[in-house]
Amino acid sequence: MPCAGALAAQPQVLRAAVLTSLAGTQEVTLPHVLGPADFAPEGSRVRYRLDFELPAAAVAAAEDEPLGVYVPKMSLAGRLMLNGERVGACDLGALEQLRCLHRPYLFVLPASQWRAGANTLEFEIFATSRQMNGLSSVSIGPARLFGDGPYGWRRFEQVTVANGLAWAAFCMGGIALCVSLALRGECLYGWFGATALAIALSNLNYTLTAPPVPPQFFSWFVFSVNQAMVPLLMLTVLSFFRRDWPWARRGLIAFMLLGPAVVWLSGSNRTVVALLYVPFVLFGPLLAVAAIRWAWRSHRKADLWMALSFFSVVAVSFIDWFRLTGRSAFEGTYFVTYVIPSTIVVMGGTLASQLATALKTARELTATLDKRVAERTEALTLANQRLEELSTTDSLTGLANRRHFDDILAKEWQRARRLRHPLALLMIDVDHFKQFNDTYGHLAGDDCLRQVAQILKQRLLRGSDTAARFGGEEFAVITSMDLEGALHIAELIRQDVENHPVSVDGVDAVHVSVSIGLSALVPDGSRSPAQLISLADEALYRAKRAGRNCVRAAAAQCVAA
Ligand SMILES: Nc1nc2c(ncn2[C@@H]2O[C@H](COP(=O)(O)OP(=O)(O)OP(=O)(O)O)[C@@H](O)[C@H]2O)c(=O)[nH]1
Repeated sequence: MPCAGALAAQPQVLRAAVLTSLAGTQEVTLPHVLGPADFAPEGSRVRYRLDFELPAAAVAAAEDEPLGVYVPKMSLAGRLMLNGERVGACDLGALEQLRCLHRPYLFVLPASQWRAGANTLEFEIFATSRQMNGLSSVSIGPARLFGDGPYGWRRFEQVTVANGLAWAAFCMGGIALCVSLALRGECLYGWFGATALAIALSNLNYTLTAPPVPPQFFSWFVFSVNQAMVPLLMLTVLSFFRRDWPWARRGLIAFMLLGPAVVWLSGSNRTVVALLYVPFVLFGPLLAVAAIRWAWRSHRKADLWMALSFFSVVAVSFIDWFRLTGRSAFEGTYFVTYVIPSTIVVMGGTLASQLATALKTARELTATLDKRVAERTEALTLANQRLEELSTTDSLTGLANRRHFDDILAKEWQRARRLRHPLALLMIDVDHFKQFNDTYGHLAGDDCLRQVAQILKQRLLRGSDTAARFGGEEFAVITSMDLEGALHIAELIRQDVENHPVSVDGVDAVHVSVSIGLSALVPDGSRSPAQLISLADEALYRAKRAGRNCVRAAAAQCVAA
């Protein structure tokens, strides 16, 4: 029998109990797991009685430092009585509606409830075939010792850490499903999101002592979610490695849908649920090895993370299987509980980094494309400008070509008509050009035309004047002047040509002359641009007839010679 001091330093561990069940009354050793004969399959109550002695000094000390009952794990639903008085339960409510969770319990009882000498603890348990039933070892001692020690640690590990990981999986699942929706049903993120949410939901098994739905339905839900999680995880892995095998996809989806039906029909029977995992026990290792092979071949870091994550889930499932059997399975901590959500976090990180890389690459590509488009647009604009120039310019002289001349004349005609301004047209023809060609050759002739064009450009400095090559050795000038102004400018042009001998082969200076015929009028509805041309043409003819190297107006006499 422990003394008060010993109890203060070292809690008393109770391992002997008397079990009263459907199978009768018997002495058992804790931790103890009930057999199928101990309870009705649909559920019935069993009772563990633990007798122990407490020194009077320990009870007296409990006034200052309350004693507690620490239970690492109770069964499906449990209620605790001390010396015939009810002192605790997993939760409030009818025992049949409650669940004791896979987590530790600490019942702190006031000194008045303990007795010096003989005490009796009774655990009443509602056992069903849905879950493993029994009672772990029970410890009595100062509540503070448990809080600082085994209870505190187990609570941190089984509640805080497990919940934290489940929340992380929940968040990642939510984000992944949003990404999948945003990417219009992208399978990989869809499967991963569903897996992560299934893992997070299965954690309700550890957090809900009084489910809002009937226990049978809740058990079915938890088993189904767990059942769905495995094929979902496999679909995620296959999709990540782009192994889109229709037969595998269809098989896994069918299994995912049939599993819950089988669980429901079996009444969430543990054996049936365990059997449903058999195909995965066979195919899980195969897929894990294949994933490692694919990752090895691809040399991609993300592939390796994904393969190792899945491999670790499979490996830890097997380790747990061998590690925890019988009573240890009831009381022990499953590694897989921590490894699966941790794996989801790693997989989520891998997918997120892959997404970030894809985004970065897309941005770089867009920037490159934008740059290329800008360069091409600039080149295209230049090419269009060049084309525009080519289509409006005479290639030999650089003056406006005939087509452009026609357009400008039409526009200027309309403008002058609107403003009631005069419009003048000069037709300029190089004299005896045939002779020039015959004497100096056609190339020199071209050069001569270029030099006459240059003289025209230099003389016509006003932006509104247009000089064009009308055809052959004939030039035309459109200017918004009256007859007097046009005669003046025509005479200046004639003199310019006369006074600037044309160089032939860069040396010879050959005198050439031009004859100019001009017409000027204020456009109105009774006349047309064609009439302006024919009047100027007629004047040019007259200039030629007058001996060339002179200017003639359509309705006036030759003014210069
Ligand atoms: N080199 C060159 N010659 C041209 C070009 N266009 C037309 N010609 C020549 O210009 C000459 C024009 O001759 P004609 O129409 O007889 O007139 P012209 O010899 O100048 O005589 P008048 O106009 O009466 O003074 C022809 O020999 C054409 O071949 C050209 O682009 N380059």
